[in-house]
This record gives sequence, C-alpha cells and structure tokens, in this order.
Amino acid sequence: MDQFVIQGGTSLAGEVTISGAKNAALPILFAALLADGKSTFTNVPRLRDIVTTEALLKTLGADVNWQGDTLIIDGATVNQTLAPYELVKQMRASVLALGPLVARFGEAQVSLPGGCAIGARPVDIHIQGLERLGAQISVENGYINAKVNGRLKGAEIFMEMVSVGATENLLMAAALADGKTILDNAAREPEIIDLANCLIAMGAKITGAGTSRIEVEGVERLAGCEHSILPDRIETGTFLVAAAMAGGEVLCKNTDFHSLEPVIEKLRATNALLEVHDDSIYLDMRGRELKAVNIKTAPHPGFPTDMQAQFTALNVVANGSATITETIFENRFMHVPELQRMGANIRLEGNTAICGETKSLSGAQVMATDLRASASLILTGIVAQGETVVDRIYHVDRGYQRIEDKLSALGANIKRRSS
Ligand SMILES: CC(=O)N[C@H]1[C@@H](OP(=O)(O)OP(=O)(O)OC[C@H]2O[C@@H](n3ccc(=O)[nH]c3=O)[C@H](O)[C@@H]2O)O[C@H](CO)[C@@H](O)[C@@H]1O
Ligand SMILES: C=C(OP(=O)(O)O)C(=O)O
Repeated sequence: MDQFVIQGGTSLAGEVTISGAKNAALPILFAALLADGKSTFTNVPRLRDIVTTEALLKTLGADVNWQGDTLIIDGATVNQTLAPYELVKQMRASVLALGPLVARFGEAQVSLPGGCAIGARPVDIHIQGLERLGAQISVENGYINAKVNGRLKGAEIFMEMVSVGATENLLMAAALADGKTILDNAAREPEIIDLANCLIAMGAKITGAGTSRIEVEGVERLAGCEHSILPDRIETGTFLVAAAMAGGEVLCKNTDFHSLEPVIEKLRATNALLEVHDDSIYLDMRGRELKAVNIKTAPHPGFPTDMQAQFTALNVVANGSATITETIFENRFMHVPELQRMGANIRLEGNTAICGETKSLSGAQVMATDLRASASLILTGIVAQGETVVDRIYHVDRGYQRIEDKLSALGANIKRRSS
C-alpha cells in the first residue's frame, strides 16, 4: 500500500491547474449508458474512481477509449445490465448505473454499495424515486433488482431528503421516461447542472437544473454527445486552503469561482487576500494573520461537506477558536483523532468539532480513512514540524489527480512511497 512521506515546514507558492470534477465526471460517464451512440468527454480527471467506472462500463459492454484527458464511450455496444459487487464495493457512485440501465434496457441488477467510513449512506431515495417512475424493485442477496415493462413513466417525485446521487439517478432515468417528470426538493449542486447540460446535449429535455424543482420531458432515445467536464471545485478549495495554511500564495487555474462561492466567503473570513477571475482564483496569505472560522455544512449553496475536513485542518493552524458542524454525514470526523496525534487541539461534541488554539504541530504517522480526511492530513503534514507519514493513500487517489506532483510544484516536500 502506498504512503505519502511529507517533510513539513515548507511554504507554498505558485500555480496549479485544476482537473475536471470527480463528482461531475462520475454521473456523466454513467449517463453515457443512456445514449445509443458515442459520447466524447473532455477534461476527464485521471482518478482511481474513474478507472473503476471505466471497468464497470466495460463490464456492461460499453466500448471505452482514452485519448489524453478525453474519454470516448460508446453506449451503442452496451449489452449487460448487471453491475457486480466486486466493482460497486470500490465506489459508491456505481449506484448511478441503476437509473440509466433500467430506463434504457427495462432492467438492472446493481449491487448495493454499502456504507463507508463517513456514514451509512443508504439509497432508499434512489429506490423510492425509481418506483415512482414505474420500476418494480426488489432488494435481494445484496443486489437492487429493477424491472419495468416497456418504458418508465414520468411522475411527480418529492424527495424527502436533499440527495445529490438520488437527484442524478432520477434525472437520468426520467430523461428516457414516457412523459413529464418533476423532481421536487432536488439537490442544487453545480455537478447536477453539469449532468443536466450533458443530458441536454444528448437530446434530453430538462429545465430547472440548479434549482430545487427540475422538470424533465422524457424522450424516446438519446444520442451520443460532446461535453467538457466542469472543473473540480473541491480540488480548487483544497489547494486554496493548503496555501492559506502554509502562509503562502497560489493561483488556481482552469477553475470556476461560481461553484465555489461559499468556500471563497469563508476563505475571506480567514483574512486571506483573494482575487477571483472568470476561470482562475488567486489566494495570498503571505504576511497575514490566519484566523479560525466557524463552519456548518449544508447542501449547495451551503458550505460543502467535502471541504469540511480541510477547514478543520485550517482551524488547527489558525489563530483563535472556532467550531465546525457537520450536518450531512453522521460520521465525517475520522480525521480528528489523526489530527490530534499531530498535536491538534480539537474536541468533538456530537456533530461539532471545537477547534481551540494549537500550540505546535509535529509530524506523525497517521492513517487516511476517507478521501477528504486524507487531504486534511496531507495539508497539516505540510505545515507541521518534522516528518509525517500518511498511510492508506488509495483514498486520496480516488479523488485527487497526482496531488503530490501538484503540491511539490508549489514547494511542498511530499513523496509517494510504495511499501
Ligand atoms: C460522487 C458524488 O457526487 N459524491 C458526493 C455526493 O454523494 P451522495 O450522492 O452519496 O450524497 P447524498 O447527497 O446522496 O447524501 C446526503 C445525505 O443523504 C443521505 N441519503 C442519501 C440518499 C438516500 O437514498 N438516502 C439517504 O438517506 C446520505 O446518507 C447523506 O446523509 O454528495 C455528497 C454530499 O454533497 C458529497 O459529499 C459526495 O462527495
Ligand atoms: C465523499 C466523497 O465522494 P464519494 O461520494 O464518491 O464517496 C467526496 O468526494 O468527498
């Protein structure tokens, strides 16, 4: 298993090019299952989750080819409807195969994704929504079996919780359903808008993506399309926080500030100097006092849970005390005990982390437990004194494209070690 070895105490300065968004690319690659032709996706990030998706699409019969950062997927060759446990267990987003498969082929068998370190993460809202669209669903032997005679039927669906994945699954299914679907209490994340734009390019009729009420007029077939994946707002936020923690400066290129407003607002509150342009964001923390900030996660346009761990690390380094409240996932503080091992002054009370002033941080051997927890440990390792070894970095590789190369180019001393 690979590890990162970090010699701390360096500052960060320079430019970083942001990759395509994992959380936009994953649903969009599954959307290729809806089309009976070739789709060409550009700005696709090279991540472990994308490799898993590629393997799953191939298992379903899709022809998948890379050309640089462009991925070409031929939905016309898809001839299987079983998404097996061996692949689904590696990545929860595999459940996004369910809606497209049942909508296009009238049946799907997708392994239940199961829980993960950050919480139980059930898929009841996905299942209830597909049932409302006319699918017959049973859950047996760890698999979700979905069937429909003929096409799914458009329906008005109120989702009782705001769920990114359920909104995406139902949006894809409704695109090929017979008649009109209304998705009420839909998630409003930028990645939903990107998926809707991709589906529209395939021929879908969708309005309202990015609001909590999405309307879909189903069509009989969808064709292949060309689509460029949205830049990764969480990768951008991670590099901005890294520079702020290290008292340095960074220019994030090829990004999109519109998707990052709640994060930028909090970074301004830390006392960072920020310059925001159409496709780049500059942060300068040189010679400025980093201040701790209160955070409460919420569905978009609230503060993203996927930036919570990084801001917990920022508060550890910052002056002053502040609280971090996690409202989306029930167990997303696995980074806290690891940060404590490095000397962080944090106390957990229910779903709130209370970050006090930390006297000093020293490098330590720590364990990555999930994707963003891993990022917070790496950022803390860069500012701590001495050596930090981060174990189980396969979590990081799920969602950050060669993070060590991008951080090294900014001046961090971080190396990948295979053990
Ligand atoms: C691949 C991807 O895009 N992942 C993102 C997506 O995950 P994901 O789509 O899994 O997250 P959801 O928005 O669905 O989850 C939000 C909450 O709803 C609950 N829930 C969800 C579905 C359901 O059927 N029943 C249910 O109870 C979940 O357990 C969680 O507590 O959105 C999360 C919230 O912004 C992000 O942290 C993830 O990075
Ligand atoms: C939780 C995340 O991803 P996933 O839903 O793929 O586990 C994340 O990107 O932080």
